[in-house]
Amino acid sequence: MSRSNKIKSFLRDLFFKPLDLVCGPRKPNPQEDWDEIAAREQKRFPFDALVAATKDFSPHHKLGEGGFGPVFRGRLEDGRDVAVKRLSQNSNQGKKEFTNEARLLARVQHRNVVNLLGYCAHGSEKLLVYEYIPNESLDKILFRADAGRRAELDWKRRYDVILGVARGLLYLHEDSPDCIIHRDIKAGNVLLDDKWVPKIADFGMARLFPEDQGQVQTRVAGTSGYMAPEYIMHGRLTKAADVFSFGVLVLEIVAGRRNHIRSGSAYEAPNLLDWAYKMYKKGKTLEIIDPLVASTAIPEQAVLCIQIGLLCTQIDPQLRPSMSRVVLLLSKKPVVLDEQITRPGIPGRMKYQTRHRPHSSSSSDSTSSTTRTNTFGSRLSNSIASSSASASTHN
Ligand SMILES: Nc1ncnc2c1ncn2[C@@H]1O[C@H](COP(=O)(O)OP(=O)(O)OP(=O)(O)O)[C@@H](O)[C@H]1O
Repeated sequence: MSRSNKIKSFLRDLFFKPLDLVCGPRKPNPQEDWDEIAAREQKRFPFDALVAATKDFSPHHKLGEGGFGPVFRGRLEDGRDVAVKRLSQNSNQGKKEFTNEARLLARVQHRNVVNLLGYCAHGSEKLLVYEYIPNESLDKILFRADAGRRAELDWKRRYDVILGVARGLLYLHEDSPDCIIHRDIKAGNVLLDDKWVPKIADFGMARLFPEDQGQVQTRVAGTSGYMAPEYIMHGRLTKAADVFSFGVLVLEIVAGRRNHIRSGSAYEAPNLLDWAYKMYKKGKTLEIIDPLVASTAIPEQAVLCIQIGLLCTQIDPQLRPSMSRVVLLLSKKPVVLDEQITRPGIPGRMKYQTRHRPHSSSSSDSTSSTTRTNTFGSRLSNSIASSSASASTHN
């Protein structure tokens, strides 16, 4: 090893050691080149193989289009079905997030997290290759499909989806080689496989989280309706912000409706969290359940999920449970909930500039993206003022 490489290696050890002790053996270097990651992880795909797999990125193979650019379905020579994300050429913002996704997913492997098979860098082309997840995203089925398709997502499947996402998130927070905060947990970022197993996807905005720090101060990014109030107000990012988004997702899955705030429209749907909390306080918790699955729902499970959704969305981040507590609650039977449930936070809403979308997008999410300036509706401030009111747990 040359002298300068020795110095580099010494400095790397010196700076990354503390994080290694807590989170795992190595912290990826933010400056690391795309191709170096691919080579190190032995996950390089030849461009030609991806051209052949997607029939030259044929429009017939296009699955959709996100903030990075189009995603294509393909079949590799060895028979594996893949989804190929192709970074659009004209997005600077996208490039950073794309590399972020590649870097963070490189060593992540869990049944409930979408599996990154590899990368391809070819001239100015950058592509990510994932396992293909055939059953669409959760939001398409839950909010956009017809009643028949929505009912296919019966109670058992919904419960398993909630448990699966909880396990995936627990893995990211506690068990993955690097501690990761996803920052954009939402129904649109949960893909379902042919056995309805949920896979957390879209790591473009995810952040490494040094465990020895209580929080990370960061530029606010995420999706309206899912973002924790303290995060959107102060940019204070902790695992509790993911827990808040998870709680919103749980209530959406149980209720079969979006926690959607239509900013600026004459009609504002009642906020799902407020409504769920009110029903819970009135002892009418079961009325929250999506009528399409009410007949198949196991009442104790449904009540537990609603309680967990409300616990996770409490306005005080300190009162939200950790993902390990959530997984324990969901896995244990019968369960006794010791925690008191307090008033939910109003999920952040913000004015935003969408992440660069080169063509029209297939995503119907109301928001989904980064570079935004935040504004707070008076409802947010009011709710914080009245947040000290707490309620005792009951069914
Ligand atoms: N591994 C995969 N298997 C099957 N379909 C996928 C896979 N990854 C993405 N898709 C589909 O490709 C489309 C685009 O996904 P992508 O993650 O790029 O963007 P998005 O989540 O729709 O939007 P945004 O990037 O703004 O969050 C979506 O319809 C998604 O369901």
